[in-house]
Amino acid sequence: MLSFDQALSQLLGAASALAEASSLPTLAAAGRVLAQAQRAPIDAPPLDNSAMDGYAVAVSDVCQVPTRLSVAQRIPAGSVGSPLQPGSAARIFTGAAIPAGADAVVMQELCQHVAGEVTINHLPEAGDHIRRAGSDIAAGSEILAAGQRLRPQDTALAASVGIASLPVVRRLRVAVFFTGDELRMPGEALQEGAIYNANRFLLTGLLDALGCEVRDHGQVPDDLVATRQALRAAALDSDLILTSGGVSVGEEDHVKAAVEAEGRLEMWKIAIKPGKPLAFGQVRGAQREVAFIGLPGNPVSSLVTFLMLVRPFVLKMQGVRRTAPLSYCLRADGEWARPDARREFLRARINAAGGVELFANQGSGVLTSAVWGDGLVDNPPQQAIRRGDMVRFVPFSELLS
Ligand SMILES: Nc1nc2c(c(=O)[nH]1)N[C@H]1C(S)=C(S)[C@@H](COP(=O)(O)OP(=O)(O)OC[C@H]3O[C@@H](n4cnc5c(N)ncnc54)[C@H](O)[C@@H]3O)O[C@H]1N2
Ligand code: MOO
Repeated sequence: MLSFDQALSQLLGAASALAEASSLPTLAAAGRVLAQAQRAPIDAPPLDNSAMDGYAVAVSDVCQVPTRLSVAQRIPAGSVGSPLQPGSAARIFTGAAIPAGADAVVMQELCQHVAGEVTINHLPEAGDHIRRAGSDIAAGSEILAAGQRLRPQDTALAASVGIASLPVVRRLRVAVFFTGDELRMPGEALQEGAIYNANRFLLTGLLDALGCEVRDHGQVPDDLVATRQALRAAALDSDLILTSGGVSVGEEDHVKAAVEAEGRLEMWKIAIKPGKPLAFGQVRGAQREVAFIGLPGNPVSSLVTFLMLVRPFVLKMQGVRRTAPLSYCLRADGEWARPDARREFLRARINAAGGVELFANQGSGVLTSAVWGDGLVDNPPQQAIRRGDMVRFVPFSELLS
């Protein structure tokens, strides 16, 4: 058996980042992977500006309280005032540029403004309520690194320094299909022995959440010719082919034989639970070989192997540099008395006290465990969990982005 780390490093070793990038309007770039680092062309904020609605003053004019100053100008955000004359104040609003000669802003709650004069009831210190030019970003500094998936705050940062378009990596094209004569779509009648194709919803949704272009080839019958045809069709315009089912030791499935006939295949047994069997290979496409990953059919095994192994593979192909998910060390508020010899990924939930509770039925077909849970406890082989032990928790929210 391969360890989880061995399987992951083999997968990552085989994942080469897509080279193609294009330019997108910054407004449309969230969710995409940045192809080149970005530097700020200007300071942010671009000018010293007020953090409050109030009065811009020279501290040297306010040596005692109260002090009365004439209000010589009014500076709303978006306009630039004139230099402050000694003995005067400027009415100023949040975000407006600080006039030359002023070195503090007194918030209006600490002032009284009557007929062209303001009484300052607070002794300001130089710099009060002034946001300095460049205090967030200095012109020329790197603001976004290559290989990061752009979140709304990232595109907002680029926009804040005037970057109108961003170079992004092309989306990964992933073809999926699902083998099994027993698979039906919701809406179809379910004869005895048939099941609904839950994994079609699972895998297309997971790939979509990672920003992939999904080519959904649907169900493929349990037949070698049909499976080979499906593989050839999938390889035509995809970077990765992903399937579920048919990777254990049974004889009914044709995925293994079909991939071997259309390319190369390695069958892995990974020391994790769920998700022990996994197929990894290549299928010959028109111009190049296309990666193939076959996930186990049990829906929770599919989910776990996708999140822990396929996700990093997909991210790396999409040019993402940090593929490991963040995880947290949290207190167990429950027990796991019969640990497995394999490393387990247990469906778990965070309770109101911040502790981790495990779903009672951890069967690999029990999809309700994944719906109930907020994430996975990554439990080492043979390690029993007692109440109060610290466990490693990986939230689904971290794995789905
Ligand atoms: N003798 C052995 N049997 C099994 C072993 C083993 O080592 N020796 N491993 C078990 C483990 S662990 C897993 S995981 C499964 C993997 O099975 P397969 O990948 O071959 O998948 P199938 O046999 O096709 O199906 C398994 C299970 O999942 C359901 N399924 C399949 N496709 C879908 C779908 N699209 N949507 C919803 N559910 C699906 C299917 O009905 C089966 O119940 O093998 C064990 N067996
Ligand atoms: O690996 Mo299987 O996923 O234990 O059920």
